[in-house]
Order: sequence, then structure tokens, then C-alpha cells
Amino acid sequence: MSLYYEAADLLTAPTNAGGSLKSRIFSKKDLKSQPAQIYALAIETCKWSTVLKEVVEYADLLRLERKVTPILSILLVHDLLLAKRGIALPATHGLRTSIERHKARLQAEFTKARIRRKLSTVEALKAHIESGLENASDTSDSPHPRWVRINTLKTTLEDQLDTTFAGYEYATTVDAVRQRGSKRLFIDNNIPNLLAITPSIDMSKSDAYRSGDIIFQDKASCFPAYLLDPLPEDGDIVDTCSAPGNKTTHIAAILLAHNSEPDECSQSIHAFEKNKGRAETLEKMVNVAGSQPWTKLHPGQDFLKTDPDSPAYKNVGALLLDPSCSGSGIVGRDEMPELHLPNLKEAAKTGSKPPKKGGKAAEPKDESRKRKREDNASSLEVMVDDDGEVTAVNSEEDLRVRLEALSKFQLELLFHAFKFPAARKITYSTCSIHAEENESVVQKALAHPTAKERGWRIQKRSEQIRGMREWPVRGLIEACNSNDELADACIRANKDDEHGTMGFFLAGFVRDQPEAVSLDAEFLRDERGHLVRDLMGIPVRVQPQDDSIAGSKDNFKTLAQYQDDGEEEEEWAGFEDDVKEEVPKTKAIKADPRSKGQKHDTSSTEKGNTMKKRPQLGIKPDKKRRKK
Ligand SMILES: C[S@@+](CC[C@H](N)C(=O)[O-])C[C@H]1O[C@@H](n2cnc3c(N)ncnc32)[C@H](O)[C@@H]1O
Repeated sequence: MSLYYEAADLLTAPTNAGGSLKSRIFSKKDLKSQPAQIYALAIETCKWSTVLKEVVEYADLLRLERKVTPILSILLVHDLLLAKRGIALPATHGLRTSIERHKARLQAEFTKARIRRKLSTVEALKAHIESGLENASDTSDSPHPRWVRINTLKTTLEDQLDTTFAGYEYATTVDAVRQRGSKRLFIDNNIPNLLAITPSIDMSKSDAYRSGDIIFQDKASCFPAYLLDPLPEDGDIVDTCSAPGNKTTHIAAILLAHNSEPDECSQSIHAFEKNKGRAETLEKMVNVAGSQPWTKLHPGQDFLKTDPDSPAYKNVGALLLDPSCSGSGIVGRDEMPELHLPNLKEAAKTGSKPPKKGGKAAEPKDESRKRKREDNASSLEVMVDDDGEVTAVNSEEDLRVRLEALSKFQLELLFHAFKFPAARKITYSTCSIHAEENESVVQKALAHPTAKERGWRIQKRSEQIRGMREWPVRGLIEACNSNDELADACIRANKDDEHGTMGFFLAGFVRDQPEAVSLDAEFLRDERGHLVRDLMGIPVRVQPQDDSIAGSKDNFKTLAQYQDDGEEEEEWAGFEDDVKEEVPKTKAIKADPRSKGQKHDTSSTEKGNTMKKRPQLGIKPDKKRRKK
């Protein structure tokens, strides 16, 4: 019984009591229930409170059950509808029976709440709540700026500045937009098409947000797709862990920015999402953002179970890995959560009074509670990872064990990504501040035989796209065993510094040749795949710089291309008339199993050139994309 009363007390403590929910729970010495249990119930109920409020109000529960206070009603209804074991009270307990006798009605209202949100399953509703979309109207006074990505699949930066953001004052620093009461915007210097706006302005009801013209996405969360920078020659892209889809839709926007005509973009994004409920959210986001023509969804599919050698992935040249992590970089985790309580109006009319025990006589009316944030540096007690999983972490050892489990999974994901035969770019990111999930994973991955065999290496800072090269916050040198170059290659973002981002980590992996390009690729082949041999019967090497040799490159393919066509190398069967001593005029046709008949300039496949050839995103707004 104490669980619900204790959770109710902690959630309804005066806002000036200070401290985060975590610190309030774990600093209380006289609790009868397990602190982690109270925390899990309280945090989950807050997350669900907009839905629970509706359910309680529409079921008229407060009028029918006068002993139940608003806060107790949503805690109990939460467990009735969402906890595996239901309400944690004896079956005959008065509080439990007062809720359970309305079970059918409450469940019906819960279903209606889901349908009102146009979600087809409870799983999808859960994913919707986890994604934070339900509280998009949060108007908290947090000084963290609101980052807004302009979705260039649907609109342009210029158009948005002229319409949605008309009347905003332009700030020259991100700091200036944080000022409460202002109406300012800052155009980001690192990421194209990204703005920071004053956080107290609620954009969630704007047409631009509803139509997918703008997407709320923290600056640091925009780093991975921008660093990956999928170019036409990169072929297909895999987003290994996609929901809710911020990075998937960002990849699509960049892909299209590199193509002058959207119709000509033959590249696809394979978006994997293991959790079916989250996959529904992903699908919604992809549709709203208008990236569906280029996105192949793999709902409910575990990326680790894909076969990298499957023909379906033979053109995959780039992968984005943004796996589940501790979520320790997420801003606002330590604050008091927002709580929506059911309206007391009806109950008040009929004269009902909340009981003294466990409840507060003066419950707030139909409004959200906002609490001030207090520094909570010492609380390690509970970890809520970015999938919403709550883990009790009462000691350094607990934390170590949790981080070890997470990093094992993260490494496994990287090893799997390394196996895609045509891949030559990978980004690895987390919203964790812990080196165990970041620099340590990178080092272990690089040291692993799979990485070495397949030629994967870290993408150096000097090789990174401009905005990332110029970003000042880099990896932790001490976590990189004093390897300056590696630390400099790693990208970090801090959650409490002047840049106004969440805590984040990112590293790029590259290899100069896809695996399929073996030494054999250096030898010429005719159109049937046979090695071209000289008079002595020795295979003719490709002479990349020799322009004097006549011949058409179209007559020749490399081994990798023939393997790609499903043809096998044959024994030499003599000269072919039409290819006798002919060698291509151009440099070697580098095996590029990624090209899908799209315009392909072989010279631009060389890594060193890609940065120079890249369009200057962000300097000019992209032109309007045709909506399919
Ligand atoms: C950090 S979130 C991804 C956020 C997403 N990239 C974005 O920016 O919107 C991690 C996601 O990976 C999913 N996931 C975890 N393991 C997976 C796996 N083995 N295969 C596919 N998805 C996985 C989780 O369900 C979760 O939705």
C-alpha cells in the first residue's frame, strides 16, 4: 500500500522543495517501499500522465470514487492498464477494488485515447509515449534551446525563415536564444538547415511542425547523418537502429540534397527497427517527413540478424549506427518530470474531498506541474536508458555491469556493420556521456580482427565534412589511451556547455576500398569476365595513369563486378578477337558493386575527392523537393 502513497507524496511535494525526482526519492531515508520501484512507478506515470488524465476524466472516476485523489487515480490506473502484474495491492484492498470495479470502462477509455492518437496497437502507443511526442507541447523554462531541423525534403530554410519564423529576431550566438520571453532564432554554423529557437516558444501546434516541414532534433543528434554524408556513389544506406526516425529522415534529406532531381535518386535507405511499436512511430515519422520514397522500412527486424552478404544489401555503401545506450547525455533526465493530473472540477461540484492520507488537499487543476531543476551530480541510483528501460543502479558496480552489457551489444552491432561487403563508411553514435560506450567501443572495434581484415579505420578529423571538422568538442584523450589522433577523430557534445546541445558521442569509420575490390581488380577482364592476357599469357594489369592506351572502358570489368553479376572466373581460353591487347583508355574501373545504373563518375569514388565535390549545403537553401 505504501508504494502508491509514497509515490503520490513524492510527486506532489511542493515545487520549491527542490531536487530532481531521483534525488528526492533516493535521499529519503524513511521510505517503506523500494526506492527503485517508487521511481519506476512515478516516472512511468508521469510519462503516461496525459493519456491517464484523459482516461480518468472520461471514465468519470474521480466523481464515482471519492476517496481516490487525482494523483492516486493516475498511479493506480497506470498499474491497472500498463503494469504486467496490475495494481500491487492485495485483491481486497479498498484502493484496488475502487479502481478495478471500473476496469471495463477504464480499458475502453484507454482504447479510445489510443484511437484518438491514430495508433493501431498498444505497442504503438507505448512507442509514441517513449518517443516523447506526447509531451511535445512542453513549455518548460529550461534554458536548453529548442533545436529545429528544416526538412529540406519538403521545404527550404529560406521559405521557413520567411513564413514560420517571420518576426523572429536573429541571434548571433546560441546563448542569446535561451533568454526567457525572447523570440529569437540562431542559424547554426555547423549543421546545414538547423536553427535554435527560444525554448519557451511552443512550435508543436504550428503548421510547419504538423506537416513535417520542421523537425525537432537536437543539434548533436544531427551530427551522425551529416558526418555520414551519403553521396550518390555510396549506393544504399543502412540505418541500423532507426526509431523514432530523426536520423533516418535526415539521411534522406541529405541524399536528396546531393541529387539534382529527386526522381533520379535510385538510392534506398534500409531502416531497421527491432521493436514493433517503435517501428510504427518510425513509419509515421518517415511519412510525415516525406522520406518514404527512399526508405525501405524493416519493422520489427533485428539488424544483427541480417545477412550482410544478401543480394539485397550488395549496394550498401554506408551505415549509420545509433544503438540503444544509457541515455546519460539526454537533457532533462534529471529534472522533475511533467505531470498531468485529472481535472477535479466534476468531483468538486459533487462535494467530494480527497482524503488526507497520501494526497494533497489542494491538487492543481488542469495544468502541468513544472519543477525547478537542481543539480544532481551525485545521483547514480537509477538509469533510464534511451529506450525507456529503468535500471536500478545503486553502486559503481551496478553502473559498471550495465555499461558493460550495453557496450557489448554496441560492439556487436559495429562488428556486424563491418561485414557489409560494399560498405566504406560507418558512423557510430550514442547519447551517452560514458567513455565505456564511446571511445572504448571505438578502440575495441578498431582492434578487432574483423576490422583489420576488412580494412576499417577511424575517419580522421581532417577527413571529416567541414562542420564536423570545425566542431571543437572532441573525444576524451584519457579514454583514448593518450592517442591524440584518435581523440581528435572522435566527436563529442556536452550537455551543459555553451553550445546548447545534449551529451553525445560520434565517430566515423572508413575504409579506402570496399572488400570486394581484391588484388584481382587490378587485372583487366573482357566483357565475359575473362582475364585479358598478353602474348606470354600473363594477365594484363590495369594501368591507371596510362592515357595512351586505346580502348573503351565499357569493354572491361573487374572481378568484383563479375562476382556481382554472379559469373565465375574461368580458365584462360585464348584471346578473344574483339579484345585482343586492348586495355581501357581510362583508369581502372574500380569495382563498385554499389552503382545501380545511376550516373557514376568513377573518379569521384576516391575518398580524397569527395569533400571537395560536395555541394555547399547550408550556404544556399536546397531547392524545393517534389512531393511524391
Ligand atoms: C537510440 S534509439 C535510435 C534513435 C534513432 N536513430 C533516431 O535518431 O531517431 C535505438 C533504437 O534501436 C532499436 N534497436 C535496438 N537494438 C536493435 C537491433 N538489434 N536491431 C534493430 N533495432 C534495434 C531500439 O528499439 C531503439 O528504437
